Amino acid sequence: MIEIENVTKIFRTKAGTVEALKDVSLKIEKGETYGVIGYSGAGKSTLVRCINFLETPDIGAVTIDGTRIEIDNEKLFLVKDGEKTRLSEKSLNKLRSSIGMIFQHFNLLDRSNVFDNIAYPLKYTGKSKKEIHDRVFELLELVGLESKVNAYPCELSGGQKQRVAIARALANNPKILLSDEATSALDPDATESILNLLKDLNKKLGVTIVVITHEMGVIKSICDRVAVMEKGKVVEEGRVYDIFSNPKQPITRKFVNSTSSLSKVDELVKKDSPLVKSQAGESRLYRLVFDKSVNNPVISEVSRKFNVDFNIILANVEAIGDQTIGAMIVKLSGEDKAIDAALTYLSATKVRVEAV
Ligand SMILES: Nc1ncnc2c1ncn2[C@@H]1O[C@H](COP(=O)(O)OP(=O)(O)OP(=O)(O)O)[C@@H](O)[C@H]1O
Repeated sequence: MIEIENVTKIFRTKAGTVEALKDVSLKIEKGETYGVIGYSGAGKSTLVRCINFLETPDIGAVTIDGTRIEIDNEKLFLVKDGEKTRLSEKSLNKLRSSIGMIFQHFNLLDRSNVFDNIAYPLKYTGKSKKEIHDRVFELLELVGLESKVNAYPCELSGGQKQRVAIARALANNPKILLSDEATSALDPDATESILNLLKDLNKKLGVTIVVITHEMGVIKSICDRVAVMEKGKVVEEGRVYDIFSNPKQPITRKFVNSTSSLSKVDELVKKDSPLVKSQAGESRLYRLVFDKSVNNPVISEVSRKFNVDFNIILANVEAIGDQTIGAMIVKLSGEDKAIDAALTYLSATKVRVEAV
């Protein structure tokens, strides 16, 4: 559905140049919800804005639903049947209208009411007044906001404003919806309801959604796959479950830990808490991770088999879709040899064992 190939984007300012995207490539399948996560300045917004050409890459190629655009020196070329021609403004506008976008601060027209905000992108499509009216009400129903049709943005909550923005973004039936930190300005309840709405729309309309966020909770809640960005590059990419169960890059581990109570262990170690100190006969701290490949009750099994006890310091279970990942920080007590044998056995039963 969306393919980004070797895209580089350099911003040139008086203060110098910033390489916001460095040879980025990724592929987003039709109908999936794809997350892009990274800290501030990683290049997330620039990447997503290159999908609808709000930013023009310096070089690379972007394919949207079969339409391939190659970019050379910030000039856009349409590639069709092996032929390369300059992309016309008309074709660019058509391409853009197949992509909706929502933003952190909603970008609504403050002086227009809800109806007019949603009707705005329908104005220049040649639709009659009646068709526009019907479409706006269809969209209001879709986002659950019929009762606010005459309200002005200042009379709406943040969550309601984002619903209006979503309705407006979907007005022309786009195949792709880009969401740039759409829940970052919302409280936890509104965040949950907007994420649920996006999940519903993805299912109901089959719209492909690209979500930019710096919160792993958002990724966990609605995304099928995720790309982790750092300093203009995609450093890790994959299915959300796999990224959670086995993050490879340090930055990905940091993001994964941010949604887990297990990250508290670093604080406890720093504070030299008695909770994390080992007494005589106790092992050091270990992190045990149980993913979907572990089905049996291994802890009690290992405890019995090797005559060791588990002291659980912290534990966490993540639910991702209909699968779970459990993790705990433990100290084992028993004879040294028995502890070693227990840890080896755990690793052999596909529990990930990491010394903290
Ligand atoms: N129009 C611009 N002119 C100059 N530099 C820019 C411009 N837009 C972005 N940048 C720079 O490009 C880099 C990537 O910015 P980008 O906004 O894509 O990051 P981000 O990951 O979305 O961060 P944030 O979450 O803070 O928006 C940053 O160093 C930023 O300062």
